[in-house]
Amino acid sequence: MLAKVLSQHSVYTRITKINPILRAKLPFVKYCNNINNNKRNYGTQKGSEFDSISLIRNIGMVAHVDAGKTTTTERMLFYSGFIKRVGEVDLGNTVMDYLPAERERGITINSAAITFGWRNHQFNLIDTPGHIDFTIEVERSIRVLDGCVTILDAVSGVQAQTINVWKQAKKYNIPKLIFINKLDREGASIKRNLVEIKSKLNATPLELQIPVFSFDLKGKEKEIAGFVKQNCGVDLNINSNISKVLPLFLIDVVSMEIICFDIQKGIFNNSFRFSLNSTSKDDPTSEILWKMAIKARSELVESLGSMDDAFLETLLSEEINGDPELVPHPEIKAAIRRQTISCNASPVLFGASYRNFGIQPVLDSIIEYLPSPLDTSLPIGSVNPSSAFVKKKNLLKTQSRKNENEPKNESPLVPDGFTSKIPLDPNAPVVAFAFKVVIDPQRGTMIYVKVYSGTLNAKSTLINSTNNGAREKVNKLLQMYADYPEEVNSFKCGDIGVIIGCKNTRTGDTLLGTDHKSLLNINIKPNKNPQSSKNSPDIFQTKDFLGDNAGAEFSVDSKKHEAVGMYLHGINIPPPVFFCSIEPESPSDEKYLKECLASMMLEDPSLIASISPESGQLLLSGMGELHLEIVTNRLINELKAKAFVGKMRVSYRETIGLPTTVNHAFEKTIQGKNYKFHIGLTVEPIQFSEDGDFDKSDFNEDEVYELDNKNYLAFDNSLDFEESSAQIKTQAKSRQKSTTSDQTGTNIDEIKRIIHGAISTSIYQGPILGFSLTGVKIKVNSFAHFGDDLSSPAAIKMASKSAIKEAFKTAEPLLLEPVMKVTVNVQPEHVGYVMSELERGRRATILSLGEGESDFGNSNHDTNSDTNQTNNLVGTFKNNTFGQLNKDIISRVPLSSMIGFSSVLRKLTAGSGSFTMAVDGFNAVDEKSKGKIIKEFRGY
Ligand SMILES: Nc1nc2c(ncn2[C@@H]2O[C@H](COP(=O)(O)OP(=O)(O)OP(=O)(O)O)[C@@H](O)[C@H]2O)c(=O)[nH]1
Repeated sequence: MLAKVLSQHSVYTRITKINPILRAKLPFVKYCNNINNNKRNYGTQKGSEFDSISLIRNIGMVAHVDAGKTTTTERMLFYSGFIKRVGEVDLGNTVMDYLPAERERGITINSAAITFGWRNHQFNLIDTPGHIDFTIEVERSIRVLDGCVTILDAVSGVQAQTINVWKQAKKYNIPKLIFINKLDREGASIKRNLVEIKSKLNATPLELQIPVFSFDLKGKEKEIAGFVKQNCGVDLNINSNISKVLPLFLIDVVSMEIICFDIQKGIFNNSFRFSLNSTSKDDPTSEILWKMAIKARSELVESLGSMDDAFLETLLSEEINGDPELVPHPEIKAAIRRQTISCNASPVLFGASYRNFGIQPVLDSIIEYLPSPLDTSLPIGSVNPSSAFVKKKNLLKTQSRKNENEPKNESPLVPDGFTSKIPLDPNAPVVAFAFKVVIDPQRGTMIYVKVYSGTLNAKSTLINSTNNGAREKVNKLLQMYADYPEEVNSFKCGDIGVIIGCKNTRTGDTLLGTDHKSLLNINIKPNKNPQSSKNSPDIFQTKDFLGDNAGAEFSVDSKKHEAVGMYLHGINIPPPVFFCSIEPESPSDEKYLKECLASMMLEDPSLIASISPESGQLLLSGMGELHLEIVTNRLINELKAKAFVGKMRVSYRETIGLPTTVNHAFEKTIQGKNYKFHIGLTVEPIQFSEDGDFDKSDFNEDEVYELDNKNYLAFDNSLDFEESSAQIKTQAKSRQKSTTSDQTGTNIDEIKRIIHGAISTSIYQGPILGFSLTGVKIKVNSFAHFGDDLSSPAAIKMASKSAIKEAFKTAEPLLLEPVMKVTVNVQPEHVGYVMSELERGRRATILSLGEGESDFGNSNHDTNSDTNQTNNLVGTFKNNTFGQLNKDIISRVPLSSMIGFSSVLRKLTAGSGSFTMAVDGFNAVDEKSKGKIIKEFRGY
């Protein structure tokens, strides 16, 4: 049923195989072949494999909502020759925003990947959403990118979500270009943007261009227009309305060229360059431009000299002697590239995508300054301490130590896993990372991967090292052009593409070639960050929700990571903050609803469906109101699931206030057999510092596992399970026959595994209202067996759950509410109303009132301040916008108070205000509010 509905719906009506007739009809396919031909021409000769990798650019478009990411991408596709006509976000016909919900709302929801060519380079570009509710899309894209283009709206400057995505990129050391877009809008301010790049992003901007406005030309506009026309044939049309707000052209201060854009004609390649240097001597009108360019070049050169030693040496050489005019531009470019790739600085470019202005230099700069996969550091793989390989190594080491009569109480030999360096080599074993899953009705499950090492071939077999070593058959490989796939034979290291055929892979999994063992012999070394290598699987809820009918795709095994070798770290998924109940219209609709939800969860790991332990209701949790609104709309309108959607509610958390130890006695008769255990447990709250860290020294003695939501599970080192050995060993052996799990598993490991599994699910059901727990350390102190039988994992699981329940009950459970950092952007005259609404009506604590720049008398850039006084345009700016710059009100507000804020803000600001919010932590709810919340949820 699900497949049928999916296939009927236009979103999912993907073209199964692009046939030649269809190809001709698609707006872009004419150019697809060229790219692939380009790609395949490189690397066919021996020794040139690395040359072809150096021609790849894996880049992302990231920014605050509406900065112009999709509009810019659309132009990039057009100028690269990939599409024949430019689509517009506002008309709902762009290549990248292909989902109906995206086209309807004019926003990006899904991060779409596309491959196209520019100057013989292969661009794998991902256009990411700017809305914070879809932050997981940014997170998983950034994870596989080598560089990104951060887009700023020239009027709004550095906005809240831009700061968030910048931080995300910084976390993974991703070099960043900055494109200041929308220079055609009144109120655009280059100065303000540059100030904010430094102050809000803490970055060093390198201005590579000067946008030259009509008012910069000291009344010589006509002469300069003639001069441009004579040199490159472009008519600047200085009398048109648009040239009053849009820059006339750009000066490239690196190459000292003028770059013009024929925005009137909108022709295939509308950019024209000519050298300022060659014309400046003959033409007196170009003197102004020359001066502007040299001033900016001096600043650029000075800035580079201060951070790049090699460049400083060139600059101070005898021939150049510090003169910015004399520095050859390849030297400047090389220094910019070095500093960009090492994330010390970010080149800044200017334009107005909507006006087709400034796009080609962005494409050129991606090639010039952003890294190829060869220039980026590869992720470090973690090696599982329980993998057979490491165990063997461990054993050898133990034997050798025993021979040397070393003390018995030695520290564990491989306590924390190992790390292994991944080679960027097309001939090495395959290491690929699954960063996205899409369920396609015709192709099945599409796994988007980045290949870090080796060459991934169609029809090969892979091992999913994150998911218990499951073997995956690669049926097909697809290169994606947004919604359109094209089949290819292989992906080389550095490539991004889609695998068809995987059955047990989800977002965040690592796929290895079958020859992966040799990876463990290279550069293997102890992991410096022990806790992080023990990430517990994050999918228990899926299993819980689907029950035992989950099927292979949802099988949960706490032995995850224990089977084979090396894995890359998964993707961080922020905790959900909103949820709503969803009920099938009738019992017969339940199965289909659950199927739909299961597919949607596979595609979107930030969506969680669970069953309320209190009410038995089906709950849907997500990243925000918009996220859940889009999910439920899709569920009902596109997938035709018949369901009632309940009220949007805040997703609380639970924790404990008091360290508590219990010795829990469990006794139960199951199918005639008596099971009797005593489980000793300590639960204690973990104190986190402001940056989310905590003192890990406590954990040193124990075997520790990181669970979800900042909870930890520890097994006491002296834990003794001898009593259980024989029966559990049998149990463990029989399991090994049917799985590919660790062959050297012991009875102790087996019991720990069962307890681990039980506790991992228990943390999702807090004692107050059944919300997930956070900040709790659970330590298993003892485990004793008295009954007839110890062979039932189900009984051990029940006993563990019952023990944890008892411990939580007495440990002063607390209810935590999410507190958001809210940035409201409003016009100055609305500040008072909005602050009062926040403080009085919504329990907000105001943190700051961001002062917009009030004095922009220096126009859009400060190189030519005296021109402004005589210019009409500046006057227009002053009247309309300079006194009107928006203010940012930054506050902390409990999320429950933010429900419905958007409509109130709309009323208070006549539709001009906007806001963003992100989780800033959780605060304990006082007793009075706790009572209210409990009543609201339980209804009594
Ligand atoms: N005036 C002007 N408007 C622009 C320019 N670039 C984009 N826009 C408009 O800005 C709006 C948002 O553009 P998008 O390209 O969807 O922005 P986005 O960053 O992709 O948005 P999300 O993906 O939803 O975060 C659209 O109405 C565009 O037409 C520009 O250079 N000038």
